Amino acid sequence: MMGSFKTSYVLDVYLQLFEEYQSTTLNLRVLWRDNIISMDQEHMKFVLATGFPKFWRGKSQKERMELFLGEGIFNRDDEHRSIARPFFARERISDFDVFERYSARTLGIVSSLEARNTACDVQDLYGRFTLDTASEFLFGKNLDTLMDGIGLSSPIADKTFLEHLADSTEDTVRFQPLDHKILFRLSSQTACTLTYITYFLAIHPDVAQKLRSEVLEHCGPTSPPTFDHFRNMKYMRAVINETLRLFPPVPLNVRESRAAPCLLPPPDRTYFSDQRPLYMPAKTIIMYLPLLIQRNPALWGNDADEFRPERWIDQESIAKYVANPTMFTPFSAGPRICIGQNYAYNQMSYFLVRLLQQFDRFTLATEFQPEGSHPPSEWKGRKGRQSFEKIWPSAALTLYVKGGLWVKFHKARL
Ligand code: HEM
Repeated sequence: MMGSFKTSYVLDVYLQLFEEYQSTTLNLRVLWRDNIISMDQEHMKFVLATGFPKFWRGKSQKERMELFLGEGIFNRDDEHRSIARPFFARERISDFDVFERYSARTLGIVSSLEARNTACDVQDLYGRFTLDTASEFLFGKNLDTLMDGIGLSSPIADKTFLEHLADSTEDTVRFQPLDHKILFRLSSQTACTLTYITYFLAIHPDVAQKLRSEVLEHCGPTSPPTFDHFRNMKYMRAVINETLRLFPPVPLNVRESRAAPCLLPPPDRTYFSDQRPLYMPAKTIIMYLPLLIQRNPALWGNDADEFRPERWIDQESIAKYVANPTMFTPFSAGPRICIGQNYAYNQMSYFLVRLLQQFDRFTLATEFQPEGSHPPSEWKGRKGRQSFEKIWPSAALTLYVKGGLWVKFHKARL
């Protein structure tokens, strides 16, 4: 399994197992320990929402993540949200000055690369954009990662973004008592989504055109967008949601049952197999997989693997989602649902408006992709998105593109 993970399409190893056993929840029993994996929407809903008190992040997960996430909000089970919540009040997240400043810097870098006809690794660039914005928003201090220009136009960066982050965060810890690790989540997931949106705009120029028309219709060619603009920009929201559906930045997650065993409800109807509830042992890890749930044809239809923003506009498909909201959980669900959701939508929409006011075409520059990061040729003959994916999506804590996403931007001629 470990070997196949290295060469397979993201989470495909698990999908193969679910298909082989025709079951959406399985016990892998790795090394003599119960180890449950699930792509079952009903089971995930139970773990996160309806059966919430029966689960927690758990000891083993906490130990594993302690070095990286520390004692912060992402790694705690107690009620810690109240400290962070005021930071995401509506007035704060609708103050777009910060977004404007860093969008302008980011697009300045893009423009200078475009003038030289050079490609840009947008995964790296957006990581800096979201990190600088977030550090100013939360701590009032900019980490200035956009200014040093590391690794932007060269595939051989002298220092990676994460190394830089590691250098900078020690300082951040000192100057504010608020959970500084929030920065990682806040920036990396928004950056991940913007990266995949740019990927889709590049491979679906018709979507880029349609989105740009909406931007120009509502905001004109130069004016900064407002909160009211976003409310009316239905296609913008559809493009963001469709990207979050196919590439949720948190593609898998883990919970642990508490001291008592419990029953998982009957499985969803993906395989129409056994409809009995399942026994969930005590103190056992369950890994759930939003990426597979959000691409499950039994929930989303036969075009589940296709990027089709219209599914967020068609009344019929919306009705399906409204009746069953946990089929789409990029921000999780239940009491520990993401508190930065609206901030993220605002930041992404803001940036995309500013981007599309200036640029109208995006092309993948796969020749810049480092060796070993092109999608393997054997994916071509397989089922699902891997047969046509142009990049190599990979999952660590969050989803990313192996080797970065190399793109050339093309200025719109007004
Ligand atoms: C597209 C962007 C984002 C996505 C997809 C996302 C997704 C998620 C997910 C899946 C969780 C649940 C994690 C778990 O329970 O283990 C979460 C939690 C959280 N998110 Fe986000 N997030 C995004 C952006 C943000 C931003 C911008 C912020 C802050 C401004 C933020 C702050 C938080 C916090 C504080 C939690 C922890 C809530 C708790 O455990 O009670 N997120 N997010």
